[in-house]
Amino acid sequence: MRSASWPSRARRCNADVRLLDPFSVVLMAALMCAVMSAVLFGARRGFPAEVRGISHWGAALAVQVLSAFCFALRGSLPDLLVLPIANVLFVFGNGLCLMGLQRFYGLARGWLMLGGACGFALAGMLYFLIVSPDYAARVVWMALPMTLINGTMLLLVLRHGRRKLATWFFGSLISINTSLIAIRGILALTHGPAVVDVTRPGVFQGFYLAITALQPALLSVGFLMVAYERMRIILERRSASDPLTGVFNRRGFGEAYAREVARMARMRQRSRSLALLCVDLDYFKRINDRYGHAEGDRVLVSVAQMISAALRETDVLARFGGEEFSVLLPETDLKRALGVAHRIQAMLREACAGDLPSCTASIGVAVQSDPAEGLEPLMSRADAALYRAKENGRDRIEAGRAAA
Ligand SMILES: Nc1nc2c(ncn2[C@@H]2O[C@H](COP(=O)(O)OP(=O)(O)OP(=O)(O)O)[C@@H](O)[C@H]2O)c(=O)[nH]1
Repeated sequence: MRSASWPSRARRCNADVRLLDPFSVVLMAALMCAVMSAVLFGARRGFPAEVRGISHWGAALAVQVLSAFCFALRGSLPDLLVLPIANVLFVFGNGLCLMGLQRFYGLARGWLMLGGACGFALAGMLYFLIVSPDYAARVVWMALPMTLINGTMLLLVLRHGRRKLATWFFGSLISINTSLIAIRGILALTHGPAVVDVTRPGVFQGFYLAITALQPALLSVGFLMVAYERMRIILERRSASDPLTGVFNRRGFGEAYAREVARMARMRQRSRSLALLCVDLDYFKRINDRYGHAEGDRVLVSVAQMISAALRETDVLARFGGEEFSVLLPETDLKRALGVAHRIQAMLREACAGDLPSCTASIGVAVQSDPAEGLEPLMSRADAALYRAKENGRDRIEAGRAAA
């Protein structure tokens, strides 16, 4: 007797194998979505306001739970009622994930796209249930908006995500999801319902069910990882910056100085030097006394912006508190540092001719060419020069003595 050919054996095996029971899988997926939705809503409060979109993901999962329950009602209620609602909710849930991602990356939310996708899904469902009942056509139809939504999410992550492990993980999950939806649509188109109907046994059906059940929870974990990465960066930046002006604080300045000195040490043979400017506003107390503390704050913010505008991208500006600013100028000798100091004074004069209360600045300059000197001695020399500028009448620039 001839044994059956491999394709026919595989086909029979595929037809016989039921890897998973669809009802249990849908129920498990619903439970996982419900838990993840609660986790996301709970975690949202712990994130800074700048990390947006988390509640959209929480809501998206809640909608997926509803969708799963509708699917589970198949058999108890007519398909004509259950399937359109379940499928539209499924598309809506995925669309909310996309909107969450758009918010996360600071983009406009695509309400129109979401409405269009839901309307498209509803129209197709009704048509292929009532006018021309066709399971495979429904699968193909649904694959279109779902591929569009998930494909758009993938594009957003690739375009806006930082190249970090969390982004790769999240992006990979979205691409698996997108590919699976698209493959199912293509299989429905080319092979008909036998291969894609999840109520029938089969290897692809089981595989599809398993991944589809896990995906919402996995995607939410991926999104949370990306959100935690964003929060880490925000907190790191906050801990290194002055809350009033947004420029570096002492900690951020110290770290930038350490990086620059390490770089200088590596390039020792090229005899590099760096310069430090201590910029102190003159008689600032009078501005506070005359115009009030809020106006004093506005002056400090404007001066920080003005000094930033006078600097190169590689220069570092900091405020340690009070009305004094520190400026680190990498690869700068005394002559060029004095030039920058004069530019800052000129820009301040210009700003005061505009809408800022009249104020001037005294500046102390110190240059470091020995990487071993350290920040404290350098700051003492710049401070001593600043003190001389104040002593000699203010609105002046003084250079510090060279390091011993
Ligand atoms: N508005 C505002 N004022 C501040 C801030 N930090 C410090 N000050 C004020 O800055 C003023 C500094 O006064 P002084 O140390 O006497 O210095 P000054 O009036 O600028 O005089 P000289 O530096 O000697 O020219 C004080 O009135 C502080 O209250 C701040 O964050 N905002």
